[in-house]
Amino acid sequence: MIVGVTGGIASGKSTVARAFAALGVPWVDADDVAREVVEPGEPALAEIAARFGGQVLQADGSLNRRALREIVFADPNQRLWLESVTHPRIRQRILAHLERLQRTGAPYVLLVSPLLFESGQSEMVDRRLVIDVPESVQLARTAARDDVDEKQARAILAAQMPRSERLARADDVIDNSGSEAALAAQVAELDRRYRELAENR
Ligand SMILES: CC(C)(COP(=O)(O)OP(=O)(O)OC[C@H]1O[C@@H](n2cnc3c(N)ncnc32)[C@H](O)[C@@H]1O)[C@@H](O)C(=O)NCCC(=O)NCCS
Ligand SMILES: Nc1ncnc2c1ncn2[C@@H]1O[C@H](COP(=O)(O)OP(=O)(O)OP(=O)(O)O)[C@@H](O)[C@H]1O
Repeated sequence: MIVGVTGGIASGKSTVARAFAALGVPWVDADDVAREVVEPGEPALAEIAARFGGQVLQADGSLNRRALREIVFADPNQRLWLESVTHPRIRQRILAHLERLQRTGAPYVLLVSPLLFESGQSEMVDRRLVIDVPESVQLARTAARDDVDEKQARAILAAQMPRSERLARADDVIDNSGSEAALAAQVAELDRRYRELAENR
């Protein structure tokens, strides 16, 4: 059984994944896979460099993520182009990672992705778990963590599915507006349910 875990920027997906991992559940993180497909030597990086030039590369030839972030979240057309180059490759690698994890004998596995619904990855999973927080909490946690200013954080939020739509597509919801302890308790409860569901499949 594959559980898709999603939520907008800084909703708490990685924190949730770590809590499941502590209970023995392995996961694939789409943001990590997205990094793999633009490593030096990868065809996607060559396509990005051909379109945007040296401004999106560091001196060592690796991707300047901050520069590319500033371009794509200021212009939806550039973002759609970047997604057309990266998403098919991300999808292929996610499938390979999931197959590998499913062979480990874990009771179920997680696909953690900010764009589970937006990029069609939800078809790869059996259940959809949404990590839910109000936008104000997302903005505050993004500001506390990243080198992203508020204008850019709002642009990233605007590129993602609205909260209400995400909630409408959820099979399960974790409310992460409280403490990390409250989050861990919700994860433990869901883990019991998922083990039962996986056993009865
Ligand atoms: C634009 C890039 C270079 C910025 O890199 P950076 O290191 O600053 O951010 P990082 O990759 O860690 O992403 C941080 C968060 O931004 C949001 N985000 C990233 N890409 C997108 C997107 N295409 N649409 C909406 N939100 C996005 C997500 O919430 C993500 O968790 C990078 O996000 C990227 O290559 N994006 C395109 C690939 C993609 O869609 N990745 C999302 C997972 S499939
Ligand atoms: N319940 C909580 N209380 C306080 N801080 C939290 C809580 N949950 C997560 N955080 C913090 O909020 C930030 C975002 O959490 P996390 O990295 O897990 O989110 P994410 O959804 O994986 O983010 P992204 O996809 O944008 O990388 C982190 O700094 C994390 O420590």
